[in-house]
Amino acid sequence: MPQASIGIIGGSGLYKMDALKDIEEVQVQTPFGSPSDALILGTLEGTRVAFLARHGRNHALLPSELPFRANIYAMKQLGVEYLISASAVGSLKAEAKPLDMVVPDQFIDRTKNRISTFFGEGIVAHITFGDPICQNLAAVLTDAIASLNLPEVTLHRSGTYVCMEGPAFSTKAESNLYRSWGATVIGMTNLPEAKLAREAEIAYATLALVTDYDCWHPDHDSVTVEMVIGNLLRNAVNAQKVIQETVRRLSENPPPSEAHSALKYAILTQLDKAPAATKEKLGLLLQKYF
Ligand SMILES: CSC[C@H]1O[C@H](OP(=O)(O)O)[C@H](O)[C@@H]1O
Ligand SMILES: Nc1ncnc2[nH]cnc12
Repeated sequence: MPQASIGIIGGSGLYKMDALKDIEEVQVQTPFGSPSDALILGTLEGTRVAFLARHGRNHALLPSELPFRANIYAMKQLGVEYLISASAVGSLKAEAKPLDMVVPDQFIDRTKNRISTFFGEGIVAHITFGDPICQNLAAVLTDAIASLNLPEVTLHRSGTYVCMEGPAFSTKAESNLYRSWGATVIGMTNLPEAKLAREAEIAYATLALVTDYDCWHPDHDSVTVEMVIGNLLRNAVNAQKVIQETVRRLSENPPPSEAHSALKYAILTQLDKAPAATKEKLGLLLQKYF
């Protein structure tokens, strides 16, 4: 299996990374099925990275259909230690305008139908998740964004991302409820990924690209896919610059991450007495604790 220490998951509008060199397309199989698409390994800033189009390169998977476990497990199989997610989001605050970038530090879970753990079937673990984003990785990401001085883009260094089920966008009552909770942005994908990445001991951070004001803003039309894609395509060039600069900084100075030892005190089951089949299935996550 080829290896890459940095993973990138591209969301709506970001289906490839133009700057990747020496590309290798890898069909990864995992104990949790196939990922959303082939993983694209390539060299960026002298480092091997693994890129995955979250909804597939043809955007054929709904948020509720995403094979989150296979996607994260595939990254683990490739040796990924830092995972950057680029995602389209709606803004729940006037000051976060379309084309802005938010690096969230918190999530609120409004999903209904997602499998967000690798555990079960005889092995129980409870990860610590008070700080769901790796703050050291987020700091590298925010510093990279700030260093680029991108025109028209305001950086928001923190914020709360509401993860809803979808696929329909929110009602105005829901949108205003999330605003009353103080949330900053809304999307449909990043929370299950963040949970699974933590269980897989991969540092995870989100580059949230604002595409719309959802439906709460009296002076803006309610969100449409046309609006989202239009703005995200405008953002895609900037997002790729940010990812490239982040990869450069990470390769030069990979930060420590608490995520890298997230399972140390999380596993309650005595592994020597756990079912062999589950131990084998989770082998890659558990091997250092056997
Ligand atoms: C195309 S609008 C809704 C869609 O966009 C976001 O996707 P991603 O997080 O993968 O960039 C949002 O979560 C929805 O899946
Ligand atoms: N307004 C919105 N709600 C949920 N997901 C989104 N992705 C982009 N804009 C969104």
